[in-house]
Amino acid sequence: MVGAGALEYAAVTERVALRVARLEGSGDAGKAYALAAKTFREELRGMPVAGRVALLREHHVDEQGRSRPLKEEAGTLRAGDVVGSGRVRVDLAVEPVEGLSLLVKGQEGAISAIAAAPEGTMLRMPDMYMSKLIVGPRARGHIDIDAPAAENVEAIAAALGRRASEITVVVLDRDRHRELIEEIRRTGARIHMRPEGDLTPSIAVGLRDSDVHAVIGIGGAPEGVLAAAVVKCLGGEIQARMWPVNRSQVERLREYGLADPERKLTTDDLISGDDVVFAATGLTSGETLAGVRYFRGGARTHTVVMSTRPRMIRFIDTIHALEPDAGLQGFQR
Ligand SMILES: O=P(O)(O)OC[C@H]1O[C@](O)(COP(=O)(O)O)[C@@H](O)[C@@H]1O
Repeated sequence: MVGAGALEYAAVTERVALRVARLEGSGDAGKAYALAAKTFREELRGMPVAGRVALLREHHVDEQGRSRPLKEEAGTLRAGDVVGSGRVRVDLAVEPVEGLSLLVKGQEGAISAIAAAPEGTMLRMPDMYMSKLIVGPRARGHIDIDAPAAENVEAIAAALGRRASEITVVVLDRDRHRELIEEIRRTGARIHMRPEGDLTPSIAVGLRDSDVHAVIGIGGAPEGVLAAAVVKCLGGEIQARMWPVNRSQVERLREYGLADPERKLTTDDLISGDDVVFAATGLTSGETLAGVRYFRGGARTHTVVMSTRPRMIRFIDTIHALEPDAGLQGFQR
């Protein structure tokens, strides 16, 4: 396993969540991002690895290519940073907060997440857009990002032994997806249009009891690599393609060694090898994870951690006594 027990990564996202979820409804996205990135940095310091931050959700570059950097703060995490106190070299993909605006508006579905894999196995790329097609284990081998979305929806439904009208596809609610949404609608499939976050539904897609069968559309590249980690652990498949919005992004891709921006990226291109850990903790409640619930002197967190070695997925419901008098009247089961 990548240098540390999977549970140690889960403890990191838990501690990030404990601090950052206090900003639910605060309206201050910059502050929430900065606190999450800073807490990740502090918490990763104690990990028994030499972790290189290969991918980091840093700032938004919108569809027009305008960069909206999030609040800069000393001590925050940066792509390329090496963190940890050990020797085993790992690549880290860090999502300080997925769903920043959900968190600061007190809406459902914000998480903090991290993935780890041996150094050199994560495809490094700048924080820009990526087109993605993500399915669970039973639809693996039945998708092709080069084919029209409608064909993929039909193929996914057939692989699940269902009609297209019996599956649900997650698409981010963005103008760039208008045609995609119309095309999926014509198949009869249900569409879950999310205001933010395509990583969270990528976890749901890999779980049998969820009602989400595919994630399709353009979102952040770091979330694509994190989704690849989930896919490696849960089974399933991701196909992707970078989606640069201007020439300078094409140039940046070249600097990262991705000379052909049109290249189709497979799960193994995004993370090569089969040694992966993924952990995420809910900030606000969503379909897979409950959000942080605070009580007098403490809090309760809900985390999912999964790994390939050993192959396991664990949901962790933790009660944290943060002050000496927490739980004096007993803890609730
Ligand atoms: O909001 P955009 O620019 O369409 O980007 C979509 C990407 O942003 C996210 O919704 C995360 O957003 P935040 O970084 O604001 O939390 C990803 O899940 C998604 O891949």
